[in-house]
Amino acid sequence: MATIFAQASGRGKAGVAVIRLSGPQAWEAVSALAGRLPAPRQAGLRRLSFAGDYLDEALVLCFEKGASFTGEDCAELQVHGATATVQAVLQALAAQPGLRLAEPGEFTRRAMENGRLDLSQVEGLADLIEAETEAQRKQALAVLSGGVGQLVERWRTQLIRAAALLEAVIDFADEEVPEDVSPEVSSLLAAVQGDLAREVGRISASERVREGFEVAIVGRPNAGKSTLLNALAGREAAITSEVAGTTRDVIEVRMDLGGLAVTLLDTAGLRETEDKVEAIGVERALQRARAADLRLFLLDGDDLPLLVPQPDDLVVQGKADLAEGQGLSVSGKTGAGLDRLVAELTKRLSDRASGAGVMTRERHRACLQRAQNALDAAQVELALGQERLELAADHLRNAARALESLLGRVDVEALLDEIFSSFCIGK
Ligand SMILES: Nc1nc2c(c(=O)[nH]1)N(C=O)[C@@H](CNc1ccc(C(=O)N[C@@H](CCC(=O)O)C(=O)O)cc1)CN2
Ligand SMILES: Nc1nc2c(ncn2[C@@H]2O[C@H](COP(=O)(O)OP(=O)(O)OP(=O)(O)O)[C@@H](O)[C@H]2O)c(=O)[nH]1
Repeated sequence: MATIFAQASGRGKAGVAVIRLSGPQAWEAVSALAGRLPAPRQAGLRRLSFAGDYLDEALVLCFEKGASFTGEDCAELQVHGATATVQAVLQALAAQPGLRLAEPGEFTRRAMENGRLDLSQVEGLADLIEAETEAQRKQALAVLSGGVGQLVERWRTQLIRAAALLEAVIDFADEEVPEDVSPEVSSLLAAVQGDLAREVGRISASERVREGFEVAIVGRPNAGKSTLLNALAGREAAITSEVAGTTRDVIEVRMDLGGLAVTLLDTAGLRETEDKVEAIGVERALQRARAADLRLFLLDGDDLPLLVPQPDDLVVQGKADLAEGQGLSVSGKTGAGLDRLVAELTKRLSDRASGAGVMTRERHRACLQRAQNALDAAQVELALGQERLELAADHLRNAARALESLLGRVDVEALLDEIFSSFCIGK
């Protein structure tokens, strides 16, 4: 097993940078630069030098095999965060025999191979590193902490109990008339089925938290959509003008609304138009607005644009500085009503986000649905009577396997390549 190394901290100038090593020669390689090593898990200040060249004064930290992030012998060099310092130390490490630069996600891959993290935790770690808002951070941490594994363990225990009841009857079927275990097995399965349905129901909210909610501002030309977007974003992201039909392409702004990641969309004003380019803009606006999680209708007068609000959409009177509006009204120009609008928007999105759980992506949905299908099939066999119990037991095994694949215990190689390649180097 090669010993790998990489900068674990972010690229670019910084106060301190962390370079980590993992593998059988991690300690030896650090010792070649730093001399005597501090006791494991204790930081020691050392002069690093290589080939007679003084590289830096650094903190050195060693972790023993079996008690490290990767499970291998690990070491860290906490050096001054100059790009030149990091380069010099990386080059000195690359010159050591048996050492090579880590690939993206390779430390985490080793952690998983050594049983330190399961696949869902690896996904949680990837999400945590990407997290930009409080809700993303909390959700990712719950997954990294093993939330998926806890659920799977509970379900697995129940399925094993159900399988054991079936096996007992299957094995003794010829000797005596066995008692009918079907009702008990069926109710065990029903409990798991209830849990699975609940978790599947949470995925879309978790996905929204993870990827961000899309909120589209829609309205007639000149309603003040771009001005409102800029006011919400706190910067001039979109061009505004008194010319109706100014915005053509969809403009996206990432925001943090009360801890939720939100992509705000400014769209072309909706109207019938002869202008070819504007018409394309209107078509795009309609498409993106329909696909968004929520539409913010900005009215200039009474008439709705070419789109019907959904029950959860926000309908707001614009240019509040010019006219008295009923209900919510806002002025992007003066900022009047902006706080109330943000509060209302945040409330609606938070309501949806509150349904989130630890199942956070399409892969989880697919595994859960396979388990659901298998359990549905098992229930059908149970209902068909004693001679079908063996088939029911088969379906139970399939359900258990589907659940275990949430943790990456089965056929994951292709998946792993995809997941780890999305990591940054040093993780
Ligand atoms: N400097 C530094 N900070 C860091 C990390 C790191 O690798 N280095 N982490 C890395 O991403 C995170 C902390 N995560 C870690 C997870 C496990 C172990 C570890 O050594 N686990 C051993 C021992 C556990 C114990 O002593 O309680 C184990 O699980 O056996 C270390 C860090 C965040 N901060
Ligand atoms: N009085 C007042 N004028 C506003 C307000 N918001 C925007 N305007 C003006 O209305 C005109 C159109 O504003 P925009 O923000 O470009 O409107 P839009 O809805 O993005 O327009 P399109 O891109 O054509 O769809 C500009 O002259 C703005 O200065 C407001 O709250 N109050």
